[in-house]
Amino acid sequence: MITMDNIIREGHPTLRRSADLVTFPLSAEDRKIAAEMMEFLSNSQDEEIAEQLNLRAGVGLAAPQIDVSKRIVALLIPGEYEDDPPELAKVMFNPKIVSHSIESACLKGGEGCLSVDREVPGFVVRHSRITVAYQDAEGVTHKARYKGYTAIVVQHEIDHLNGVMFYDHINEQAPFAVTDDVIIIE
Ligand SMILES: Cc1nc(NNC(=O)[C@H](CC2CCCC2)CN(O)CO)c(F)c(N2CCN3CCOC[C@@H]3C2)n1
Ligand code: NI
Repeated sequence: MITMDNIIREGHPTLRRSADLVTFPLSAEDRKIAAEMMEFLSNSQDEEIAEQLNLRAGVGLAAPQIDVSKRIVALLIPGEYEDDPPELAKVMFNPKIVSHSIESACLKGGEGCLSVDREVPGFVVRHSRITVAYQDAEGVTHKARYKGYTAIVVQHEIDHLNGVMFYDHINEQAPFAVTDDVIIIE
C-alpha cells in the first residue's frame, strides 16, 4: 500500500527525470503499481482512512512521485456532488497531449503537489482544453478530450512524467498576473 512515506519530495532527482515509456504486455509489477496508485487516491479521499494513514488528499498521482520513473498516471476526480460517480477514474499509460486549445486556464487557488511540502502561491497557467492519447492496461490506445478542472489535473500529472513541477509555470516576478484571456477556474 502507498502511504506518504512512499512519496518522494522535491530535491529527489527522480522528480526531474523524463520517465520511461511503459511496454506491453504489462509486467505484474506495473499492474501492481497502477492498482496501488489508484488505491492511494481513493484512500486519500476517504476522510477516515486518510486520517488513519495520515494521507494528504490527492486527485492525481504520477509514478515518478513514488520513485518509479515510468509513464503511468492515476486520476481520481470526484463528480460534482457527493453521490455522483467520479468525473474521471482512470490509470493512463504513456499519456501524451496530442492537441490543445489556444485558450489558457488556471485554478483560482493555484496548485499544490504531494511532492512539495510548502505553499507556492501563484497562477499555474495551462491549456484550457486538451486531447490526450494514452494506453489502457491492455495496451489499447485511446484518445480523450478534457477541459476545465479535469484538463488542469491531467496536465499536472503529465508534467511529472517530463520532470516538470507546477511552480515551474509560475511567473516569479508577478505570480498572479494573467492576461485577461486566461480562464480562472473556481
Ligand atoms: C485540486 C485538488 N488538489 C488536491 N490535492 N493535490 C493533488 O491532487 C495534486 C495534483 C493536483 C494539484 C492541482 C492540480 C492537480 C497531487 N499531485 O501532486 C499529483 O501530482 C486535492 F486533494 C483536491 N481535492 C478536491 C476533491 N476532494 C474530494 C474529496 O477528498 C478531498 C479532495 C480534495 N483538489
Ligand atoms: Ni504533483
